[in-house]
Amino acid sequence: MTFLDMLRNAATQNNSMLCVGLDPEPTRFPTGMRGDPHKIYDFCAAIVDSTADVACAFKPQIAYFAAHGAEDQLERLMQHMRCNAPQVPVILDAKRGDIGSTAEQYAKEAFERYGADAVTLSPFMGFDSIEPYLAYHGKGAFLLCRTSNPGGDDLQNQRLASIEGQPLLYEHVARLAQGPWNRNGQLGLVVGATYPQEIERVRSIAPTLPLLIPGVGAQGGDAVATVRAGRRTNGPIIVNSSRAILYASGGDDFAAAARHEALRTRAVLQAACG
Ligand SMILES: O=C(O)c1cc(=O)[nH]c(=O)n1[C@@H]1O[C@H](COP(=O)(O)O)[C@@H](O)[C@H]1O
Repeated sequence: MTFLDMLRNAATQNNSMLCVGLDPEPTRFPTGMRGDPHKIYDFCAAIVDSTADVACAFKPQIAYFAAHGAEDQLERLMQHMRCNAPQVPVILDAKRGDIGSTAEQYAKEAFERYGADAVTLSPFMGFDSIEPYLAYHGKGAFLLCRTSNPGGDDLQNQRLASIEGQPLLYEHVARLAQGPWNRNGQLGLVVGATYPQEIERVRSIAPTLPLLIPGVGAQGGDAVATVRAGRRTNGPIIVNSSRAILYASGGDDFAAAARHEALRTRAVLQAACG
């Protein structure tokens, strides 16, 4: 099954636009696990089990594993998600971007080593840095377009005077992803919930691409404005929240609290559709 099929099925089955982000930070783990990087798998597996029927996707952020030399725990977590939440696609948040020969290795890492269904990529180095991921037919690739952080302005809002219509850089990325770069229909875009007006602009340029939208929860993005700006009948959105769900409680009830926060966020997103 392709990433898009999985996404559609999970969104329907779990009635959800919510992506649960897996950004495990041991210093924020509950008391019995706190500070112990060997507990990364246990912590994340408990979150997966408590939210598998609430999420339309999971998004592990690779840096939170690699920083602790915990890639083996990420491999185990990927297998755990395959077995315990097989209906929910996994977007590996790796934000890779390198020359083609190196990108081939990164693609192999994401799709063969970890078995991810989709990956996040930086488009900064151009199409040949994206192409190796598209060789994995059916897998998804989300290009950073208008990111949620304040510094996203620095480059993404620059005007490209040499291109007809003088688009902003993020608008040009959206146009490429909706058009010539999307050879096999695998591309999506990352746009931040902290900039709903830009989500709307991206949606007008890329009406059918799936949008991965982080920034609700800990970053304070407006969930309702996000849904209204981004969701279209043939243009799905995947709204990510990580810390607000993972660390909803610092106690032994962390998994139950995460579920509660995931249910609450899912409800807010659903209500915005009305
Ligand atoms: O690609 C991403 O996922 C991403 C893009 C972006 O523009 N902003 C952004 O916050 N992210 C990621 O989304 C997650 C947001 O986490 P919270 O702010 O805790 O919900 C982190 O894993 C970020 O690395």
